Amino acid sequence: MTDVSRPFAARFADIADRRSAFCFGADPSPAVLRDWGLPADATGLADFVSIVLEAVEAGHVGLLKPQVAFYEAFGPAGMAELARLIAGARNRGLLVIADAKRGDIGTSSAGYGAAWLGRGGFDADAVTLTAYLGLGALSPVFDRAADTGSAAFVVVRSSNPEGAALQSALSGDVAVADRLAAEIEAENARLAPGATGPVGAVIGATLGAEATRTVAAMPSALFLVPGLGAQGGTLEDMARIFVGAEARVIPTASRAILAAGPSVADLRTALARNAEAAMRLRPKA
Ligand SMILES: O=c1ccn([C@@H]2O[C@H](COP(=O)(O)O)[C@@H](O)[C@H]2O)c(=O)[nH]1
Repeated sequence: MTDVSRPFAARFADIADRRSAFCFGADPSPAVLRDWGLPADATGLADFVSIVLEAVEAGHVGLLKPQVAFYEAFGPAGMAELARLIAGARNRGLLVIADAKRGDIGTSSAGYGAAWLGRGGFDADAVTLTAYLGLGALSPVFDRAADTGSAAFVVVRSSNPEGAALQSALSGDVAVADRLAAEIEAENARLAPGATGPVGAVIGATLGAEATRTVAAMPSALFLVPGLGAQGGTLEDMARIFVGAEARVIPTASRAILAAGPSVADLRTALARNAEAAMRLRPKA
């Protein structure tokens, strides 16, 4: 079981050095369940979860990121399987990032913090958030993350093509994404002065030079990086975008790994390959 008495950034650095910074995206989409020969219902989802837990048992990867939508789609039974996956992965020493993309006014954000971080809810190590209601409205989740050795990753520049117009639009004289970056820095300075803080950023691996600028504006943040593999992003793209920030990068892929399933041996091979590639990007400890 992972030790939550230390900040998420320290726990991440440990696991990234001991295993890998690579984060396995456990996304049981209807297409994946079909390709794995599993029924598109809660029993198929339960088999998916068991296979994923067996695959990560080998200890190649340090983090797991279930996309909550694919579990929610099966209602209460799906959420029970998500809880089983989170507990099982944490028991095997992985850090779990619940990709839930929550975000609301402050009072409701506090509810999301309690639901996902610390003990008593789904008990993940980190959660993803969107900031359309303003970054300040998410501060109850950031406080909860700081108090529980957890993290919150705010979408700043997403990997999908639809995100760019909104995220690059001007807010005053800066892009919305760059305003978010400045506000994330301010939150980390408040919660963890001089350290890598509990507020991270989601930045896609599919982006161009604008992402490099946004990354450089967040020296206190960890970066969750989707968009590898199925969406076209490569490790070379990552090396370009995250220059100087390599030790704070969490590369993640879902379909590119899950395509190797349902064979546990083949999943482990795919995980080992990606874990090794992520190790090459990470500066030596
Ligand atoms: O900007 C973003 C933010 C989140 N995601 C999520 O990551 C995975 C990507 O799946 P792949 O199969 O590796 O493409 C998925 O859960 C998305 O919801 C993202 O892709 N981009």
